[in-house]
Amino acid sequence: MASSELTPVDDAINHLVGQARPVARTETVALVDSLDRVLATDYRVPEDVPPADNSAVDGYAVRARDLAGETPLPVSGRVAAGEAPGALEPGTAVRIFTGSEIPSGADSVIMQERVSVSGDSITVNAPVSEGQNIRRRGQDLARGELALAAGTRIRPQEMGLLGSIGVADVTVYAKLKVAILTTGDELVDPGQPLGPGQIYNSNRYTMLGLLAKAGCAVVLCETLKDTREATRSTLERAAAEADLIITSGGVSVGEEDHVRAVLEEAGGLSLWRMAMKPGKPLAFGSIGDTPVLGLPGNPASVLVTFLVVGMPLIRACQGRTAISGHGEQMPAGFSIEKPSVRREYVRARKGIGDEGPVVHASPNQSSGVLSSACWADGLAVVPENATLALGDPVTYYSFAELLE
Ligand SMILES: Nc1nc2c(c(=O)[nH]1)N[C@H]1C(S)=C(S)[C@@H](COP(=O)(O)OP(=O)(O)OC[C@H]3O[C@@H](n4cnc5c(N)ncnc54)[C@H](O)[C@@H]3O)O[C@H]1N2
Ligand code: MOO
Repeated sequence: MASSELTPVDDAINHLVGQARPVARTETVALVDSLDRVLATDYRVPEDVPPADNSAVDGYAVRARDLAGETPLPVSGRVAAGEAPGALEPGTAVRIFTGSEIPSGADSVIMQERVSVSGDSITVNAPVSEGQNIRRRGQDLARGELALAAGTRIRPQEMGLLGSIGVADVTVYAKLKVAILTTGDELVDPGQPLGPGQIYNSNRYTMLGLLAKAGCAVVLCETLKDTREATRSTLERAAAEADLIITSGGVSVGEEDHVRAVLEEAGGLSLWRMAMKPGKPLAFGSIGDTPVLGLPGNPASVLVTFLVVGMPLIRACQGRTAISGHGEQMPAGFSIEKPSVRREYVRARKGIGDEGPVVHASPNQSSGVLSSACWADGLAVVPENATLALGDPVTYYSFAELLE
């Protein structure tokens, strides 16, 4: 696949995901620590949820057919939530609360607002239909069914669902170990003075932030010297420690661009150059068994290629089954007059125009400009070989969705 042709973005993503091997290590974590981890096993439902029919409201449990006339019903008992109920005596009502188990013999619950209380009796002021206000046993999850499948990333609602089936310890994939290597002799760490020809290393921090959000463990974070030997030896060291190596810079055509060259020499370059803007020179390969994703060095290219191409690879390596989002269709609040063979990912922001929601483009789409990504809340996609007029539909992906 590493030809001089530009690989279409979707083909590149499919290639990377196809090469990915899910992390083989698993571990058990307490439910409380399971947020954002990935389930390594299926979870089935051991008992119905809820385990018994229970009341949806505060009120009175009755037998619907006892309410044919307007006769008051005596209140014969009371069930608080958490108590085991007795049986309902026919011709009576039982005081009941939201979440209380339904006494056997009762088939309906009347909200207390629909009832007049007089002494120890109630008169019902509204029609009652059998089954009303009863939440059925197993209505959320039925015993034996699949609650959550292996490969699911645990969001707050999945944490709650695991809790609802009584799971206290969760089997998850180990965090993906990632090495970050930035390249370039011009790079200086923030906090140091800048000398002539130098710039601050920003990509390292963009990548650290992205990997933290993606739930990865960064096991190595270094800046490479611009030599073939330093690049090779550091890549080899990183390959021994990490499940995935992500580099920035050094993948273009200059003689100082060593990352792609080392991958090629090692026989592991399987993709180079995509029909994507920004991000054309992206490289992918491996050192030994460890995949290496070589992002272009321009700061906005790092962010965009990581989100669009890197995240599907990371999800697959994390053992996740949901690999890509769908975005949403929105009217463009910008136009593109000159078609490009590269699919363009425009730094964009949702807004409200005269006709409703619209997606605006940042005025400066240079791949060296990161401030436009801070202005943006997502990316809008201009397809290959296409122009775009104001109001045309574009697919918009929020940064939140791209990082899910
Ligand atoms: N003759 C050609 N030149 C270039 C081409 C091309 O096709 N032919 N492609 C251009 C495109 S598009 C991109 S993108 C860049 C990618 O080049 P590299 O990935 O080799 O990246 P570098 O040259 O190392 O750096 C590019 C740019 O980014 C700055 N940079 C790099 N690392 C960092 C960092 N950690 N923090 C902040 N800034 C960083 C670096 O100083 C450069 O300005 O190639 C074009 N050239
Ligand atoms: O492909 Mo480069 O990332 O356009 O600037």
